[in-house]
Amino acid sequence: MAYLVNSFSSPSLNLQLRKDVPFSSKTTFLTGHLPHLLLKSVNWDKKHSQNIGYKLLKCRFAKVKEASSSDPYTLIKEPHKYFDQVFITVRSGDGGHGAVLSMPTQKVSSKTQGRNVQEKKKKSLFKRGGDGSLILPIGGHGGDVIIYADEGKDSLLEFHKKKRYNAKRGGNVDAMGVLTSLMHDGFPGPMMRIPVPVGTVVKRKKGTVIKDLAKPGDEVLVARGGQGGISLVEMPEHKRKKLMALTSNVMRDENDKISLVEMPEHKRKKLMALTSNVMRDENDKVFVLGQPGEEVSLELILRVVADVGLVGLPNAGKSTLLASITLARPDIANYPFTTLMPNLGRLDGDPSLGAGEYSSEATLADLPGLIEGAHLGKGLGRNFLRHLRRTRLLVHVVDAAAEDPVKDYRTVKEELRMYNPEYLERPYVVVLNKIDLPEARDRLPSLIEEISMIGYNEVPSKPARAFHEVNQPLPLLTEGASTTSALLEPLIKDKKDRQIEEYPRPLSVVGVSVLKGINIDEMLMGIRTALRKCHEGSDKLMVSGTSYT
Ligand SMILES: Nc1nc2c(ncn2[C@@H]2O[C@H](COP(=O)(O)OP(=O)(O)OP(=O)(O)O)[C@@H](O)[C@H]2O)c(=O)[nH]1
Repeated sequence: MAYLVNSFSSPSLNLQLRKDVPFSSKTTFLTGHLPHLLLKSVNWDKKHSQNIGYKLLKCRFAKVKEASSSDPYTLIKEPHKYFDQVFITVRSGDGGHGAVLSMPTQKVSSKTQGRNVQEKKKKSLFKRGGDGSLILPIGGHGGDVIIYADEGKDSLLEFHKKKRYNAKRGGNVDAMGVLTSLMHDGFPGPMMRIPVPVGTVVKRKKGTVIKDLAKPGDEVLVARGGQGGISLVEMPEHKRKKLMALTSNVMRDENDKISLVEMPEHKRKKLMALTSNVMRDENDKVFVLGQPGEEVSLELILRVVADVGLVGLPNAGKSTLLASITLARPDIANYPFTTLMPNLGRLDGDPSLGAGEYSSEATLADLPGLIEGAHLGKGLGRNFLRHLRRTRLLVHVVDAAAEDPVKDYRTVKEELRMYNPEYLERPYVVVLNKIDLPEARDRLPSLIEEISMIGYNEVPSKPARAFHEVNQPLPLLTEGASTTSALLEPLIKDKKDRQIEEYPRPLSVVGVSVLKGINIDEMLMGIRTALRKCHEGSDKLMVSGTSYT
């Protein structure tokens, strides 16, 4: 596949593309490599393509608007990033219609007369309720719309293609004309069930949360189907008047002074029941029509449900790490933002812990790389930062072969702090990756030492650095600040005002090469130890195994 980019600096780009390359693959390439550019418009230059065997693609790119105000906290809107958030519209089904029926005794056209004789015979077979009233058929209930959490789904991408979901309407009372006992209700519209990934939050558009579908099988009714219409009995004017007059004169109880006509109980009941279904005027027909279904605009937001969140700059090796310790097979490539969706992997329990011991099974989420300004929406950041919300443990993956790994580590911490300072209070371990490369291997001891020192030492627990690289006790935050009050000072300060140093240190720091399989066991031990620690303190931190904040 050949891409010749003539100009990258001008706002209009010319891309020469081989004819046999489908266009969609290019858009992927563009979003993957140039996340800060948006494809504005595309024109195929047919004239050129005839001669050179290439298609000349003229693309106009527009730089994503930087925050228009000088306020650095203004969010930058980059629409192509909303893979994990989507707006959809659902509509429940309308109710089916009832019918206007006539009693069999009524005179009907000669065509139906023969049939009517039989109906007359069946008169006594009319469906009746306990009080003797006629049971008339009703229209079918419109289909409800339900959204449910399905373990088989892992993204909201399909909702970007299909944004409208209509449930079927209820069936009409499939009958006209004369009332018979054979008539039945309209069929109910089938319920529409929409599967979404576990961890999807269903909200009203720009409104309140309807339900957080955090567990498999969780479901919520988002639009109720319309009621089916009722059926009415139609009668000729003179008969109706007679009936109404009769019923108004029927004796109702002992004290009814104005009663004129005396009737046996069963006859009176029958008569009263009948009149309630008798059509009185044109407006009665309104009840015959089924009720319309509801139309609702919804926002679906996917929040990954994982025990462990892998964070780090693009290219640090998060996806490779996930693939090395779980069965997940995320895309791995040597360019930033290979990961556009959070990938999930399952870490098996450690058999050495024994059956009765804490199980170290956990779900790991590889989150797309953070960059500086991610909390404002730069890169792929802001949307993905919220995926950390449900994790219990963070694993910082740092490329130890990068130019300045400590700066990279600080950048990620700073982004987390700016987005939600509580993320820095969450237990975490640091994985210094790529130690198979000489530049990483040589500086590993000093890197471990330096990173271990960033942050304050949790009180009263000892620093939990489980790995062989870290043999010495962690120094205190400030030299000489050995009193408890000095240690507690960061906890007293407002979270927003605290610096990275004023949040807890890592539980462990380990050097690994996830690609070459160096020190993987030590890393796993550190993650499991940290998970166990989270588990021990989970009574106050975790609710039902998923929620942290
Ligand atoms: N030498 C070496 N290369 C590694 C190691 N781990 C990962 N890589 C390479 O680093 C590159 C990036 O790896 P990824 O796993 O895609 O990095 P990522 O952090 O998931 O990147 P994003 O998806 O952009 O967030 C790939 O070319 C990997 O092969 C390692 O231990 N040693």
